[in-house]
Amino acid sequence: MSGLFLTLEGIDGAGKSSHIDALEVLFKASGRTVTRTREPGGTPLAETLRGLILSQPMDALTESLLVFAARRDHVVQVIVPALARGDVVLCDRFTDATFAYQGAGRGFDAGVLSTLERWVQAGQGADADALLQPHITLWFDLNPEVAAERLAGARLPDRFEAQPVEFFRRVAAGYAARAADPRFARIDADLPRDQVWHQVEAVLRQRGHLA
Ligand SMILES: Nc1ncnc2c1ncn2[C@@H]1O[C@H](COP(=O)(O)OP(=O)(O)O)[C@@H](O)[C@H]1O
Ligand SMILES: Cc1cn([C@H]2C[C@H](O)[C@@H](COP(=O)(O)OP(=O)(O)O)O2)c(=O)[nH]c1=O
Repeated sequence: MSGLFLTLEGIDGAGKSSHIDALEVLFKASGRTVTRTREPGGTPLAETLRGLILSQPMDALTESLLVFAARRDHVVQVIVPALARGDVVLCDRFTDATFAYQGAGRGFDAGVLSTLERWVQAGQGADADALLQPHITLWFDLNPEVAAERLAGARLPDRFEAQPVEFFRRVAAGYAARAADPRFARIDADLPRDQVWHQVEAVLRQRGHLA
């Protein structure tokens, strides 16, 4: 069985994390082995970098280099081996977040991000031209004002969550610009949890990712 690389994306507070447990249960019930992971993070080195990225002030190039450094370790150590075993890889954020947060949010050069993406996600040997990309990206689309209301009081904000709503408007626009890619599945996240989940399950069945 071939591996499935599924990512979850959206602005902070859109409701991604609320559905990861249920996704794991769903895929396991269909007989799949699940590797559940996140970015930045997913390996000891990448989790160390995550702690720095989420807490230390830095310029946008430093931030971009650190998220891609963390990603490289994660891709090599976890994602590629898991896909080779045939696992379902459930990954909370991947490179779309870099284009949305560092690119659209922070205004960093998308051309440089694309170059880093090619270095970090390039295949090996004969597959060198094939970039590792998710098979499906569940994009939780939510108005930034609603997301901010949901987050208020829910948890202590990290360096990104502490940004003003204008930052998240730019990040949301960055996601919307990438959503033309057919691997994106838009989930209307401005609905009660059970209806959000219903959309997630429906899109996985429609696209043939669930038996
Ligand atoms: N559909 C929903 N309606 C209302 N509140 C929600 C919904 N989904 C999640 N929440 C709440 O919103 C907050 C952010 O959700 P979370 O899943 O942590 O978002 P993310 O992982 O995208 O940052 C949490 O307090 C969560 O309980
Ligand atoms: C993967 C990635 C995340 N981020 C940011 C988005 C989030 O604000 C933060 C951590 O993501 P996330 O794991 O969604 O945070 P939480 O566990 O608090 O819900 O990192 C980037 O800025 N660039 C990236 O490439």
